[in-house]
Amino acid sequence: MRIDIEDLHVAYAGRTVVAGARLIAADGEITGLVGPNGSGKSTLLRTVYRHLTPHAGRVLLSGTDLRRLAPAQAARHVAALPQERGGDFELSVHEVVAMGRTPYKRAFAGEDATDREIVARALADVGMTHHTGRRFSELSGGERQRVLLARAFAQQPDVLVLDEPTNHLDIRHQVELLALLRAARRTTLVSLHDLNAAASVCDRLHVLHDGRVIASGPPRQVLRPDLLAEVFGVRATVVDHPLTGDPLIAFDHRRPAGGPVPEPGPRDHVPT
Ligand SMILES: Nc1ncnc2c1ncn2[C@@H]1O[C@H](COP(=O)(O)OP(=O)(O)OP(=O)(O)O)[C@@H](O)[C@H]1O
Repeated sequence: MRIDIEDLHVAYAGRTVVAGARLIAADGEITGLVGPNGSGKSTLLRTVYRHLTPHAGRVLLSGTDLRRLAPAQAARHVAALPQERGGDFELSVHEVVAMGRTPYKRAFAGEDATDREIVARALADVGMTHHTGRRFSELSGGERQRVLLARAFAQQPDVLVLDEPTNHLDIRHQVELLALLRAARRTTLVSLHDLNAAASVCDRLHVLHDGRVIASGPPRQVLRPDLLAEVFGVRATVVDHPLTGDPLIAFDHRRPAGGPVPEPGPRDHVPT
């Protein structure tokens, strides 16, 4: 299934923060959203998982306006890892992941063997099997995140919407999560701050700037030094990753684009 975002406008208290965004998340592809803080990534994703209603425009799921679907029906198609991951649920890890099965259950129906198997597999996928009986509220930020991702997997959606899924994760778990997304080949719409991770995992990228999609395409085409300077305000060069061949953005962490040239310091290495 695919997602078409058509001329989307979203405002908070009269202030427009997404202004005419258009993009496609193609069937089975990983579509990335990148952009500076406040550019509207989370807001756009919230309209896709129906937490927000757009002021204009539509989100289509394989041609059907998502707002026409009943909540349970929509939840069988679209699962989200939202940015708000507080939810101090007084529930066990198993119970939180089992919430992902709710759209498939009749009211008050209990968990059956299939549900248990799906929940167990989702927990195994995120490496949290050994935390099954723990209270969700006692987990670390990264552990909570992996449990909420397992809840989204347990929903067995056609489309995954993930807002900064690698936030809080150590590098090993970041790499594992991105590998999991790649292996799933599900329609995935994901926002990422780590542009190198985005370049490696996404089939297509959309760059949001001040609520507008200002560039779209394969990562190598989009993540160019001039765009990185203009949109993110950083100096960078793009090379081939020596291990994978993916685009690798080497940032200048010493000064922003257009910033003053720093004085050489004692730690500066002078090649001989
Ligand atoms: N609930 C809200 N009420 C009012 N303004 C909001 C609300 N949520 C977000 N905004 C504003 O909307 C704009 C876009 O925010 P959004 O969270 O969508 O950006 P983002 O690209 O996801 O940012 P970040 O990279 O910092 O997570 C920002 O200016 C933000 O301050």
